[in-house]
Amino acid sequence: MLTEQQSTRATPSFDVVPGEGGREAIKLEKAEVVYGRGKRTTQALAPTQLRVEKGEFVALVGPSGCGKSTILKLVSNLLAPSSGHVHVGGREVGAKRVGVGMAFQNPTMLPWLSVRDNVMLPLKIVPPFRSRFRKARKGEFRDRADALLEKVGLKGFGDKQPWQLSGGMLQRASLCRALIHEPELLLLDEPFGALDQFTREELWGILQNLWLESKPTVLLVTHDLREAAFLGTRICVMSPRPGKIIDDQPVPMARPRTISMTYDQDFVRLTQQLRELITHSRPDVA
Ligand SMILES: Nc1ncnc2c1ncn2[C@@H]1O[C@H](COP(=O)(O)OP(=O)(O)OP(=O)(O)O)[C@@H](O)[C@H]1O
Repeated sequence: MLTEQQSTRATPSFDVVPGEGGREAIKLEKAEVVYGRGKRTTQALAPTQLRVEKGEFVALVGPSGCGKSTILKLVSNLLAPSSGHVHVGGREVGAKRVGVGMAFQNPTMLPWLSVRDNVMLPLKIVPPFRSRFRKARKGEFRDRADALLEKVGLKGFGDKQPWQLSGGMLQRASLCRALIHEPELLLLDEPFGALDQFTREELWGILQNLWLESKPTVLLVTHDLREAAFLGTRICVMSPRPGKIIDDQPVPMARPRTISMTYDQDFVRLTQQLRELITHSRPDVA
């Protein structure tokens, strides 16, 4: 749902043109991850290089088990690299306060809270919102939550309980929860993986709009190559485990992108090329 590397966002900078000398948001420097100890070890990530500028939307794709989620764990400081370095916001991860929002395939909500209170949860936890929350600023935060819920098509659903919402509606609420504290960094791990195609495509559009509004830095893990190309400013392709980034390319399509654009020749060519890269990097496929 949310992690906070020490506390609040530093002064955000959303005015950076991706890839044009903006300030660094994420850097992996020969970051390697080996799970387990002794003889029972799994090298999940080979020494990996990655640099993401502030305001970029990077989609991470690759075969199952190649270490995509492991990269998100490194960046969110849930996991330390076995060797190498991970920098977030220009400093070693954890050394600087960076606001982070997260959403996963399973949008877990606290069942005893209303949808609105679930969305507002980060504001209760994350400084500086936490102290303002206590100082009777709840009304202001309620308005903020309701405005976000409206943007994702959930106007009027704030008072419902999570069990009264469909899977797609819960994922919309989960996006609101990830963004309510205006994080600098948004980490998304297959957020639409469990949804039907129509709902998924609708949510791509919603996420694109939310990103265009404030341009947080986004790292999206997905198996869906159309999703990667629709949303990403850049796509990084990983090799099979132990994974590392074997291809890194910008997505040149204009914004706002539409679903019909995903059937254009250039777009189809891009997704086919990604598919081939992933397929041919698999040792078990000829
Ligand atoms: N806590 C852990 N202990 C041991 N091995 C782990 C642990 N977490 C992940 N792994 C292994 O590390 C490898 C990479 O896992 P990771 O979840 O990062 O892959 P992924 O690319 O996100 O996979 P998928 O696309 O299937 O979700 C996998 O082989 C996985 O089994």
